[in-house]
Amino acid sequence: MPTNEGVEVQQSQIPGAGRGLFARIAFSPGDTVAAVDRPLVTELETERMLDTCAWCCQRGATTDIEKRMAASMGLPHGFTEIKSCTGCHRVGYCSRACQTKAWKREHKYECKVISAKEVPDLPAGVRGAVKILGRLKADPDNEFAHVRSILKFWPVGDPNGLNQISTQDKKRYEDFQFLGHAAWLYCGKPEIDTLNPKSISIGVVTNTMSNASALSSGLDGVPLGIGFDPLISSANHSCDPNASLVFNQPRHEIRALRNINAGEEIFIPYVEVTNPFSVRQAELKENYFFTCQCTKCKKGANLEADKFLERPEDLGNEYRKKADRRVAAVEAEAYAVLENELARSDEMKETIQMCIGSKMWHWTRQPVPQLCRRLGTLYLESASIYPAFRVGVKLHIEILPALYPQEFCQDRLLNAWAVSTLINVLCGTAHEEVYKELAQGGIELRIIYFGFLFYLREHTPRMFGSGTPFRKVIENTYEQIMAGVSVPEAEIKKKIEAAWPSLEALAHNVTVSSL
Ligand SMILES: C[S@@+](CC[C@H](N)C(=O)[O-])C[C@H]1O[C@@H](n2cnc3c(N)ncnc32)[C@H](O)[C@@H]1O
Repeated sequence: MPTNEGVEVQQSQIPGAGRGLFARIAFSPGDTVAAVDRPLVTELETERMLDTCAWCCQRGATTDIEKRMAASMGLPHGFTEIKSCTGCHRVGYCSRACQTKAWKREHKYECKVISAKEVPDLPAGVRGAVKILGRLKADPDNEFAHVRSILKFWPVGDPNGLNQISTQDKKRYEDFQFLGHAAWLYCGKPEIDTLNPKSISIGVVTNTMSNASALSSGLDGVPLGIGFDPLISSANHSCDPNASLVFNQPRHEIRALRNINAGEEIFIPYVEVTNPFSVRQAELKENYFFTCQCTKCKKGANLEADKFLERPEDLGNEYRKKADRRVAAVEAEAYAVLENELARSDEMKETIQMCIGSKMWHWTRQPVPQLCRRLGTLYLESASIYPAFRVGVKLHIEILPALYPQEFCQDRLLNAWAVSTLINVLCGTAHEEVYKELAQGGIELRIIYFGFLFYLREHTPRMFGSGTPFRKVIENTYEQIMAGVSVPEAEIKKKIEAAWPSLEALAHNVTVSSL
């Protein structure tokens, strides 16, 4: 059980931002600042309810093909079996131990409610509220403290918060009211001494749904659900964060990204912070209903993330207005494609070509990096392994180091892991041609694979810690691979050093036309 003595909740240093999380002691990069074994509210997305453990959030493969594919890549869901609850058949667990813990703490309050055929799949916030109300009814004296800690959060905790939501987004405001009401009805309109369960239900739904963090698996980035915990969620957002939120299925950890002094406020990113000013502000407003007042946003649209290769502001007045409009149009179109879940790889590619081809974007200006990441995933989904590998290498060598200075940043590790699994596939007999062609250019993929594996082994502990699902997969892979290798590690490292410049050359040669 983590003690969390190194942090405390105090008034934030950002005016109007309410409370924030503060360091009581100094932290170094990679240190765990605060952690909870499992957030107070952890809810799976509806699509994940039958293939993911409702307690520890480990995902299992549902089809044999997916199982075999995941197992061949060493991914845990290739080995995880999810068995559904025999009471409701709506949620599942990976083990008896998880099922027992879930039942004791919360599932006993929702099992009957969700088992009824006429009850549709309820949204995550509603399921969370059903369990909270069940717990509250069973043990009001102890559980009210939990409820109070949820209701303290903005927007419900702030006297003007709800007005602000209803003015900004009436539809979302009404949805929260409706869903909170629904949770209360599904629970059978519980009555609890001196408390008002209906308004508690609305408050819980509103606050969890507007403050929760999105949970995804570190190993394959699959969205799993939402998490909300009063301690972890006390950390405010900054577009220049000094810490990062890590989800170690199901543990939540805040880890330092740089040195943090005692007394300093801890800030984590709620959204992608490498986006330009206007995109960050719009995302925070839309999803979290606030105007970001962090130190980076206070400087306005004047930082690296907002700059173009050829700056419209350098043009003469006569051209500037036109250029500004065109840049805005290209940017809007690029983000629209990025956000379109149905976009295909050719659209993704064309959009990157449009940005870079305009000569105003560089590879490290958003949304190009995010488009590259999506393009890599789309290539992988269509089994275009070599193109996915090339994009992954471009990201690893050129793009991500420019965006995230620390080697141990989640995005860099996740991409390195994805590339290493692609190399593994490329080393198989089905890709002999590619293997040979690359070897002729000095890129011996088996050696490069070790480069990625050693990189991951060296840097994961500072972001994911040891003994975590991500770390375990890397350690297991390392042990299996090294068991079959007779060459000393130091010698492999020398070979990696010799092969790396060719990989860097490949990254630089990935141009828009060769994507
Ligand atoms: C998850 S809560 C954090 C805890 C919150 N400060 C509280 O007192 O309950 C998120 C809310 O904190 C405030 N907040 C967080 N980061 C902020 C920032 N960078 N600028 C302004 N307000 C911020 C917003 O009101 C936001 O809705």
